[in-house]
Amino acid sequence: MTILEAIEISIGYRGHQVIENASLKLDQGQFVSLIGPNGAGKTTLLNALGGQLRIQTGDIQFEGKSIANWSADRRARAGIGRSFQAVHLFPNLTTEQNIQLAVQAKRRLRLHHLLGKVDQEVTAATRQILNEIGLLHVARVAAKALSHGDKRKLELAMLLSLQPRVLLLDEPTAGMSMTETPMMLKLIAQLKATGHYAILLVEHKIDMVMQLSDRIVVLHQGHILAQGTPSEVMNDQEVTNAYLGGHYEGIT
Ligand SMILES: Nc1ncnc2c1ncn2[C@@H]1O[C@H](COP(=O)(O)OP(=O)(O)OP(=O)(O)O)[C@@H](O)[C@H]1O
Repeated sequence: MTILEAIEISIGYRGHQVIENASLKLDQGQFVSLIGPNGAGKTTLLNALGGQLRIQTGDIQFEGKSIANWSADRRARAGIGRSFQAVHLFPNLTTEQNIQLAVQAKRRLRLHHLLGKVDQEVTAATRQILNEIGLLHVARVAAKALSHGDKRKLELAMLLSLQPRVLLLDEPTAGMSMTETPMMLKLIAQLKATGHYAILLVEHKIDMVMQLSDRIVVLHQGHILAQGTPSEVMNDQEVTNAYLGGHYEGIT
């Protein structure tokens, strides 16, 4: 079942067209990667899905309903979680407090009538997320003192606190060291394995894309050049000619 869909969308910045007539679908529990060279429009497309940018033409549907006019906040509340390349955290709060805030934000919306019980629930939910994401050992450390890899894990933890159904992940391994990257890859593989999330990943690390994806969408100069299973995309002549230079290892 399709959960999130972009239908022939076009997006531009002050008259400069960046995405033209792009369509893509994300099914419940599916893992789709969006790849393409620098400047192809991947982040722009993610912003359009997350509500950070308005589309000019076309439609965006969540569970079959148009959400093109919904704010980013409303989309997040409905279950579309968006991560960013830049890390968005409260630097002086601890790892645990950052997660608590995200959990509280979600609970207040849903459980405002059970305020007396929220504290305990928030604590329990926060501990569970700390454990799941592998951040228990740094629970009491201020976010600003975390390693870059742990900051990105914390960002993901905060996203999960909002109990999303769709995860839009923008280069989760960007800026990570050689030792941190496999940890993030493992974490994302675990999220996929739960089957709870439809995941759209923007990522330059092609081995990671090949390993995780059910489908790959290739964006080239604002157009969708190809989409299909990893092997279909890698054997697509147009992709090979226009983007891959004959070898998928050529993607950077
Ligand atoms: N805020 C903006 N104002 C004007 N132009 C922008 C803005 N953001 C992006 N662009 C332009 O839109 C095009 C697509 O950029 P975008 O960041 O979506 O590409 P990308 O595929 O995500 O690239 P990268 O892999 O480098 O992150 C580029 O030509 C970029 O210069």
